[in-house]
Parts: sequence; C-alpha cells; structure tokens
Amino acid sequence: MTATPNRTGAFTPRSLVSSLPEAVRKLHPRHQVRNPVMFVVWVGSVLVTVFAVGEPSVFTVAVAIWLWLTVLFANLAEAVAEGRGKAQAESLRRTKKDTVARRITDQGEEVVAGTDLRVGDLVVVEAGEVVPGDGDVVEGIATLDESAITGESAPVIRESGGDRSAVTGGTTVLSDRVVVRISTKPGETFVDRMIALVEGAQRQKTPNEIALTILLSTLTIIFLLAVVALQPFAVYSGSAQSVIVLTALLVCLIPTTIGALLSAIGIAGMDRLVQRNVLATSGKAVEAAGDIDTLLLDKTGTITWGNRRATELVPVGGTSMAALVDAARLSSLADGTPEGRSVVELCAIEHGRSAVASDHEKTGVFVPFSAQTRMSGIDLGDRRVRKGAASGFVLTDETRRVVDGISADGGTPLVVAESSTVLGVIRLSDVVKPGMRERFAELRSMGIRTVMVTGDNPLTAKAIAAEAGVDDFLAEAKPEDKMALIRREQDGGKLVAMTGDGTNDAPALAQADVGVAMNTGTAAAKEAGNMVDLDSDPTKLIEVVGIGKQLLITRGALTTFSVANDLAKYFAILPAMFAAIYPQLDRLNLTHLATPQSAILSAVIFNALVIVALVPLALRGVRYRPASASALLRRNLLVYGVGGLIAPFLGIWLIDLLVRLIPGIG
Ligand SMILES: Nc1ncnc2c1ncn2[C@@H]1O[C@H](COP(=O)(O)OP(=O)(O)OP(=O)(O)O)[C@@H](O)[C@H]1O
Ligand SMILES: [K+]
Ligand SMILES: [Mg+2]
Repeated sequence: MTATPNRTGAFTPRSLVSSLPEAVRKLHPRHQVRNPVMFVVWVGSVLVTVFAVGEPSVFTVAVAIWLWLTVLFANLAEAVAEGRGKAQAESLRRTKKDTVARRITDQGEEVVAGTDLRVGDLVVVEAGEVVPGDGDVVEGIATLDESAITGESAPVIRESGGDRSAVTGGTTVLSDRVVVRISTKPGETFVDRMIALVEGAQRQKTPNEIALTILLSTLTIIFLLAVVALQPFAVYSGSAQSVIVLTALLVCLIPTTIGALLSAIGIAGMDRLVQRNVLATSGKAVEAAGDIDTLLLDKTGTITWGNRRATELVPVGGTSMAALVDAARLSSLADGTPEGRSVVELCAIEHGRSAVASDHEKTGVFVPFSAQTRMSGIDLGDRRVRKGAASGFVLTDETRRVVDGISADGGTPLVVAESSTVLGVIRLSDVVKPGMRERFAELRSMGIRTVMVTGDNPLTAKAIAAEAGVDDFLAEAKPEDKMALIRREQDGGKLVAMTGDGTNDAPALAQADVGVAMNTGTAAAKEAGNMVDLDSDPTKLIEVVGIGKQLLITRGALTTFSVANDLAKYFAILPAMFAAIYPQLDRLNLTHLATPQSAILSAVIFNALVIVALVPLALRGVRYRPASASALLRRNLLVYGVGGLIAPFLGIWLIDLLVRLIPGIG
C-alpha cells in the first residue's frame, strides 16, 4: 500500500560497484553456459585473448579487454538485480532470531525453543512477545506489529474465527493475548520461504524466457554462419579478415543487449512485486499477470470496505420492534462474524439490549454461518431463530418489497425468522471504496474484463456493480461457483486472475492463472495461490497486473531495441571494414569512421556500453501507461525499434572520435 522503509527501491549507480565481485564470480563457464548468447561472447573473449597473447598489438589487446567487459557487464546486470533481493533476505534473516514459545500442555504451560514446535501445537502469545511460528489464532484477539515482514509499522488486528486469523512467526504481539495453533514446521515457515524467494534461489526460467532464449540462440547461429561465410568472400577480394575482427563482428551482430539483460528483467519484475509487498512463487505467475483477460473480485472487502454493519431493523407482518430486536439479537449472540457482532451492537446501542448472553441463552445450540446455507442462528429450548439471505426463506409481498428496497440501495438484507414466521429484515450497509470506478476504467482500457463475485443476492450485486463500475457480476455465488466461472473463462482461452483468503477459495485460487492469497488468509489459501499479498489488500491485484504488463513490455521493448541495434551495427561497421578494397562502399560509410580497426573497436565498445546504459531501464522497467496491447506494441516498435536503429550510428561515431586518437588504431 504505502512505501515501505526496508525495501530497496530505486537503482543506484553505487550498486554497480558493489555488485562487481559477484559479477566477476559469474565469469565461471558453469554460469555462462546457461545463457547461450553470452556464452558465445565468452568463448569469443577466450579466443581473442589467446590471439592477443600470441601476437600482442594495441588493437588485439583493446578488443580482448572490451569483449571481457561485455561479458562482465552482462554479469553485472544480473548481479545488481539479484543484489536487491539479497539485501532484503538479510533483513528478513534478522527477524528469524531465536524465539521461545509458551506451549500449552495438559498440565498447563511449558517453555520450549521455537525450533522445537510441531504442527498442531498450541502456544500462548502475549503483548510484547514474538510469535514463535506460523499459525492461526484459535482464541482471542490482539494487535500485532508485522513490520518485520511487511515493512508497514501500523498495527494490525488478528482474531480467531474469521478471515483475519493467520499470524506469521517473527512478528510481535503489541496488545492482548492470543492462543495460536502452529501450522508449519520450523524451517518451512513463511519467512524461510520468503528468504529463498527473494534470494532467487528457486528462480527458474519461465516458458516465455525459454522461448525467447531459443529465438535469440537461433539468431546467434544465423549470424555465426553469416560471419563465417564472409571470410571466403573477403579472401576472394584480397582482404582476408583476422579471427579477431571476425569475432568482434560476430559479437556486435548477435543480440547481446537483450541476452545480457534478460535475466535481470525477470528478477527485477519479481522484485517490483516484493517492493509492493507481494510475493510470487514463480516468475511464470508474474508473466501471466501481464496477460490477464479476466479479473475476478470479491464484493465484500474488495470492492466495498467490508466492514458490513447492521444499520436498521425493519419489522414486517405486524411484528413489534421489540420482538424483532429480540430475535435478531438472539440469532447473533454467538455469531462471531463481523455482521453478527454488528447486529448485537445495534440491538445494544439503539434498543438497550445486553450485548452478552445470559446463562440461559448460553445453553442454546448455535448454528454458525456458512457460505453454503447463507444463514446463521440458534436453537434455544423450543425456539428456532434464524437470520440469513432472503433466498433461504418464503417471503410475503410486503417482506419482498422491504428486501428489494434494501438491495436496490446496495445494502444486504438479512431476513430474521422464528420457526417459519418471518419477523423482519436487518439492513447491512457497506460502502464502495473510493476510486474503484477509475481503477476499473483503467483495467478496461488495458482490455481486462472485471467480474464481481458475491454471495449476496442479485439485486444488491447489481446495485454495487453499477456503483463501482465493474463489467459484470455473479451473484449468489458459492465457492464452487467461483471455480466453475474460472474454468469457463479458461476454456474460452482466457487467462484469469483472482484474489481470495478463505479455505473455501483455495480450489479457485489454485485453478486461476494468477491466484493472489491474502497474508491474513488461511494456510490452505496461501498454499493454493501463486502469490501472497503481505498487506492483504485485495485491490493489489490491479497493481500486480500492472507489474506483469510492465515486465512483458520491458522485455519486448529491449528485445526490439537489441535486434534493431544489431542490424544497424551491421551497416555501420561493414562499409568501414571494406572501404579500402571497395572505395564505392565509402559512400555508405555514413559516419566516416577513421579506419577499419577503429570502426571495429568502436562498435565493440559501443556494444558493451549499451548493456550498462540499459541496466537502469531493465531494472526500473519501461514507463508504462494503461493502454491496449496493440497501442503499446505500436508505440514500442516506434520508440525502441527506430531508437535502436539510430543509436549505433551516433554512438559508434562518437566513440570513434576518441578511439582514433589511440596510437596504432587511428
Ligand atoms: N453472519 C451471517 N449470518 C447470516 N447470514 C449471513 C451472515 N453473513 C452473511 N450472510 C448472508 O450470506 C450471504 C453470503 O455471504 P458470503 O460471505 O458468502 O458472501 P458475501 O460476503 O456477500 O460476498 P463476498 O463473496 O463478496 O464476500 C450474504 O450476502 C448475506 O445475505
Ligand atoms: K550485439
Ligand atoms: Mg463474505
């Protein structure tokens, strides 16, 4: 949500220097073979070095040095990108200090090391203590400082029973006392996984990256053949080229720019998510986010604030207000949902009824709310009191009118009934978050369809959908309906994203191409999704889509630039190389490079410097405004394609002005 203090955001030139040792370490061939384009440069560097040692000249030594620098700069790009994650992993490790846990036993409490906890253990955590492991609050409510994980210093509330029950090891309880059931083994906690993730230990090439690598390798082979084929032609015309010149030419022509920056772009994309407190378990998910066609959003808590509160009681069928208040309160006394608690509060504040159950009331059998029945209530003696969605009751015309009236306003009607007699209706009010309409308009301009999914009735859903400006809605949705909707969209060839927090959401989160689980959500939801939002902000999905798009666009733009660049280099260098034999070619030698040697060396230097120059862009991502994919493509081809064609002529010409001053070259 807000900028977080412990996140290393912007690229600084200093990081180029501090990443140098790592870049040197990456010169090892074991690392280089993973990147075919750069491996060719590496082999070329070795070759030229051997020749330079055998027959040292200013030219050969200079070319050898700059070829090694090319490889080093590529390593540097990757090392800088990784360095940011390492800094973060370091700060996370600090939160993993040795904790002690107060484990509950049959005899009472015992103090054990946090590392000795087992899944299912119950531990007590009180104000001032550190949560010893990941788990769910099973008793009590407390405020916690989660800044160790999220970087966000504002306290958060965690409580038993609801969608805000998950706590993370390493965070601190600020007030009150909770009992936590441990849900993960020591060593496999969320922080452990997070460290592995930001360090890139698990990073694998995504399918898109693999496809691009194959394309780049193919280009490399084509250029290799083209350069080799040049030699007979050169020999025939009496100007056989040296291995050094041919190698230099090859390096200039193969797509080194994108080859060098590809992995940094991917790492930086993950990193941009981390900076926004989203952890992706795979780079594939980040890419999928950039291609999303359909976005599923919950109504309550995502589009609306989610603190849905009872605001009014409407008796029907001649029922007295007192009788309705009595039944509404009774049905909610043991209902721990925010909705249930707000009903009890309304009865207490506006109707003077006690907010706690009497001893007699405590003997009732509570019927908890479930998303399946959409109902909750109590059986007390021979009284059967229920409240819930209107669809679960038989309504008179009068009640139907009240229910529809509340729904049409965007409120949620809860019908209250005793035995089979409807007594009245509770109005639950919720407010659409500000700025939603603009966000959905933004998504629409990117070509993304938004669908609001809610358990609420169609009328309420329609009213809220219209107010918020979503494209479509699905009402009276049970959890399995979400999954069915996702399947339907996917069968139509669409990529689908959704957010969720409940165990109920887990199947749908797993089915979605991008499933963002809330950090407060249940362990099942977090396992099922491929991203976790530490801020538990369901609208974060919109930013995630933006980051995914930016990743794809950055990669596309730099690929375009790289290939255009290589083509331009061909026309910048060749005329200079052959000008001596074919004077007519000199007319093509637009930039009037001094000598063939200075032309070659300038091109190699330019080729290497372009990599460093583009590191900030690769890490930051190209600037991105919401627009349709085709508009973005057009703009990118124009800016990066044309820019890529012009840059080498300018750059090589400028470098040549300096290089020609070197004795033995100019
Ligand atoms: N505590 C409760 N007791 C009885 N009925 C409830 C309670 N809470 C919600 N309901 C009813 O059940 C319906 C479905 O609730 P559910 O939580 O499945 O979806 P929702 O919160 O309306 O939508 P969303 O999927 O956006 O969270 C609600 O619209 C409401 O009519
Ligand atoms: K190149
Ligand atoms: Mg709900």
